[in-house]
Amino acid sequence: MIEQSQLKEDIVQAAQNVRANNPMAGSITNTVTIDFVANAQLAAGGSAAMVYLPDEGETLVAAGGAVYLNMGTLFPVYEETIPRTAAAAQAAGKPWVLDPVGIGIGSLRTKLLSQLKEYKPAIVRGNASEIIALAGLWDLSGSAEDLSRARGVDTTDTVEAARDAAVALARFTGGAVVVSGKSDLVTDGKSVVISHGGSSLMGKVTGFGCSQGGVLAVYATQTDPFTAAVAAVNHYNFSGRAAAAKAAAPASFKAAFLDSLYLATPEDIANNSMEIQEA
Ligand SMILES: Nc1ncnc2c1ncn2[C@@H]1O[C@H](COP(=O)(O)OP(=O)(O)OP(=O)(O)O)[C@@H](O)[C@H]1O
Ligand SMILES: Cc1ncsc1CCO
Ligand SMILES: [Mg+2]
Repeated sequence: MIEQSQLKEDIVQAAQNVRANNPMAGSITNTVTIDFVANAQLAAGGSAAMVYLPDEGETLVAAGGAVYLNMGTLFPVYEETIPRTAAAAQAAGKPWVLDPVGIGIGSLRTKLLSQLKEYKPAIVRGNASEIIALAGLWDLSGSAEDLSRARGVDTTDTVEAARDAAVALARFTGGAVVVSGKSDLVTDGKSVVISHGGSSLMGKVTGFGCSQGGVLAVYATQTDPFTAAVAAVNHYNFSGRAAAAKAAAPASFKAAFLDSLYLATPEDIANNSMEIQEA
């Protein structure tokens, strides 16, 4: 289990490096929230590029330090783009982040998510229902029936209910897993960090989860997957809380949140309230 003081030091370093290096993390992500993903990546200190086509996914892997794959709104071309991009990242030894949005909705989504098991994402990020469903689909915990629990893209489970699934996924990938919710859970299969903060208004605007995936990829260009995951999650929780002090309704909250992401210091991010537990 990692020491809190060590983890905080690593987070400060990662956040400083993101701001100093302006790292690029390309995305293949859904059309609902694509603008929010790119703007959150920029506000956090990174650089964004969004593509749809197979060869362009491969090009972004070569050009960037990490890549983000989000299954939110699938198009037929993704049948080629998504596995080719994940394979390119694995072959290049570059981290990639998976958000299995809407897992269980359709057959292409299930087929792609099944295929992606072999390319081992450095970070998996989802809400509790998505993490439980993915661990079931990959035969790591629960059962394949967990897939049919999907209702859409919003969670129907608590973060705590997804703890075993998250730990099992992290032990399988050797990377990190983030379960988002009221408090967020981050694990590398050895430690579990519970990060507090944020605001209930984050559930009233679509794309807070999707954009967190893009920011996770930005951090993953600069440090190991677990440090990257805790840093990005703390950055979100700090900024969500700061934004809620300035805005009380969804649209103004979203704008205040992007400002807070931009203004948060490495120390603000590292000092966000968190607990470390044994996995
Ligand atoms: N009630 C809440 N209190 C505090 N933070 C919250 C709350 N609900 C969501 N969040 C925060 O919002 C962010 C997104 O989490 P959420 O679980 O809503 O993702 P999601 O369902 O995948 O979102 P989307 O699919 O709309 O992108 C995380 O940073 C999480 O901590
Ligand atoms: C609402 C929605 N539908 C497909 S993707 C998406 C964004 C949040 O996951
Ligand atoms: Mg989501």
